[in-house]
Amino acid sequence: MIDPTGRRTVTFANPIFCAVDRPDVTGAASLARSLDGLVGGIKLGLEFVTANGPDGVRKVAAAGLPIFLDLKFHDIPNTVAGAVRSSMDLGTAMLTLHASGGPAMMRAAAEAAGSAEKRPWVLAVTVLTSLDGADLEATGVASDPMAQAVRLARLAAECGLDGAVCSPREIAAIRAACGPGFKLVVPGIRPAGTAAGDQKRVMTAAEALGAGADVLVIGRPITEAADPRAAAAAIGAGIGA
Ligand SMILES: O=c1ccn([C@@H]2O[C@H](COP(=O)(O)O)[C@@H](O)[C@H]2O)c(=O)[nH]1
Repeated sequence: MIDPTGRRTVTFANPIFCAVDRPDVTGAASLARSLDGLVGGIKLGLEFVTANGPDGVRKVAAAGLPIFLDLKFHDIPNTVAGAVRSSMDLGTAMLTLHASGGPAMMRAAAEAAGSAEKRPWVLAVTVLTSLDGADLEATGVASDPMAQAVRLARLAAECGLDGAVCSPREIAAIRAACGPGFKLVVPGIRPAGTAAGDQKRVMTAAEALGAGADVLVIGRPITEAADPRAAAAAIGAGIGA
């Protein structure tokens, strides 16, 4: 299905994508199978793909859930376009690159991924959820996380990307700047009263969904729970999923 902005509409069974950040393919595939019915998909990132490569991604995908390939490409346009082309074979639902790679890189990635009606969501990571204003300042960025995330999301939309990865705090502002069809995929989700760990800009799943997130990326609150299925079910129950 195509939405009014010309982007592919994907309806996931559940907005929660579990971030499976571990190096072993057997454990990752087993976790993916056990979460079927409780989450809408599985996010695989640098730790898993560096250890297991594309074959590892296919093995986890065999569990039947949509896959979000979160490799956050950041390089010159030609190299990122090649990485996007290489990832197309995997049939994933979403992939990421850093918006700070700039407009030429984002345009090259969008073009390499093919038509917006058919490709996976090509998403721009705005400001990592592990960063705060002091971190941005330390890297020479004068804007605060909110202003910088909105600026990068707007640039991503102008470059033809399908959406952005942002913290829950910026959802409303990016939605207002980029419109209803621009997909917002949101990590930095923590159940109330639980440890944020290395995340600095967090909210609960219900707050993020209420603010307008399309997809919630949740890792450790599920994967490090004594019973990951029960943890996923509890978070899902909190958002009516
Ligand atoms: O800004 C970002 C972009 C991506 N992530 C990824 O999301 C998950 C979050 O895991 P938790 O264990 O729930 O903190 C993780 O895989 C990150 O690589 C992000 O956190 N922030």
